[in-house]
Amino acid sequence: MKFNNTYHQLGDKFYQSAIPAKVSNPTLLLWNDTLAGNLNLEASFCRDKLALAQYFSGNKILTGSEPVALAYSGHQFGQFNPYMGDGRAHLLGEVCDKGNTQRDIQLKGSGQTPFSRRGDGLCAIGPAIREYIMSEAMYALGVPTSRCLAVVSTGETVYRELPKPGAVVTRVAASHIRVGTFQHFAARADVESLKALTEYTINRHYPTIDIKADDYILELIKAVGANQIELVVQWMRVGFIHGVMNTDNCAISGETIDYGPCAMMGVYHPGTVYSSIDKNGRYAFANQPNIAQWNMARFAESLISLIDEDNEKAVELLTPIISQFSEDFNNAYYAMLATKLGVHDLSLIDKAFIKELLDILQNQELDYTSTFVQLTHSLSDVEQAENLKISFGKWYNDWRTLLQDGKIDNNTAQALMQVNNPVVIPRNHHVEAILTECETSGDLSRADRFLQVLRSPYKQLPHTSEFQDLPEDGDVNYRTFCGT
Ligand SMILES: Nc1ncnc2c1ncn2[C@@H]1O[C@H](COP(=O)(O)OP(=O)(O)OP(=O)(O)O)[C@@H](O)[C@H]1O
Ligand SMILES: [Mg+2]
Repeated sequence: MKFNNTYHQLGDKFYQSAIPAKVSNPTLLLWNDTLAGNLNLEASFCRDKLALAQYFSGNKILTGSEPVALAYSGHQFGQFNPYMGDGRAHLLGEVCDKGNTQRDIQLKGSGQTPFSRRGDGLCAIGPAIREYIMSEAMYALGVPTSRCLAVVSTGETVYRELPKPGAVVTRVAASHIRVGTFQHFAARADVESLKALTEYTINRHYPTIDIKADDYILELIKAVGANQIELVVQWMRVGFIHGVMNTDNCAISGETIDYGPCAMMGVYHPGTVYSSIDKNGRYAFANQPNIAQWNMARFAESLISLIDEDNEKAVELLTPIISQFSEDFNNAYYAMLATKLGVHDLSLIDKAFIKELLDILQNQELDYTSTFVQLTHSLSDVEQAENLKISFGKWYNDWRTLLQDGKIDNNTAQALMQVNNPVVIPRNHHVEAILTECETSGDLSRADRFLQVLRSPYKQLPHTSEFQDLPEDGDVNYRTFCGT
């Protein structure tokens, strides 16, 4: 790996040097060969499992890496916490991938750092494998996301409610700059660092923005907002609930990061929430766009000092950008739902008509993913069409008429639906069963099988049916926990 360490150039207010903890018995559990290839890792290195376990547990440091823990702050469930930062993660540095993009390589669960506060700096096997499986699934689903290169068990015990085997997960991300990174410097009134961070972010993620233009900060806010819209629309296309959309878990690049208490919605209900700590449903399925907008407001706020010396004037310039978010989201969201119904152009279908289908799903307590798969099949399967006519009544006939009137033939509609409606998602009960199996027996064969299926989520492979069944209780009792 050839490390670039460009983040280090921002200076020591941005990070603390930190060496990953030594572990007693590192064993490679999962290795992402395709991603390794994309990061230009040598094949001979990738075959040496013992060496990989040493390097990706943090026991040995790769040549050229200067591990650091990054500084950031954040709003956690709406409350600002100025003292956060990587308390259990070490950024090894950046590596250039095949697409010529710099990717952060970061160990998570790799021991205490100066930001650990009272935390142990560790991660249990379950949450580490969850991060790997979920991010790989999301990547294959076509959702912007960080990915995982490796999971290494450490041989150490991690104490949660019960003692658990420990692990380190290696995350690969466009960067780990968060809304909370900007808030960190804004809260300290450190305008110089804020400016350096802004310029670094533009160079790295939004290079088409002209730093010399007067309105470059406003342009950055618009661009980050547009990426958040795309991100949350894609989450909602596949039924993903992030679970902890705190500003410190909101990546400026527009990728999904932090697969802590995330889950997939089964039965459609806008209020679906699985996280045990989200008592008020702040991060419920259909509240995600509101929160994304709220996070963008916090992002914009953190940049006020760079927009205008006159605060009021800066706020005046920012307000319309943030207000515009809801309308832009709404259009992108319904355009996405239209594609799930085989319609490529939102002008051919009413938003109210789409909403009617969601209401049917909610009232009849139907599974989100399988309903869209059934709709897709019904275009070429008469029996399926008859069944849906019975359950959806007039709405189904109106949909078929709408396709005809829009001159969208069944094959074209079906092809569009097939690439927007996954046949398989990482259903919560399967994820949990696999994590338990990995944790108790150390057997990863089923995790591998699951990953094989999840890597082709729009195709019915021979093993896909093993993972398509719905949870017996409709996930009503399902709860996720922060893996801390
Ligand atoms: N076991 C731990 N030891 C020390 N710090 C921790 C631990 N778990 C979480 N933290 C810190 O608490 C804060 C919130 O944690 P959160 O669960 O959002 O992040 P995370 O899952 O650790 O990491 P990331 O956001 O990078 O995926 C972060 O500052 C994180 O570093
Ligand atoms: Mg986090």
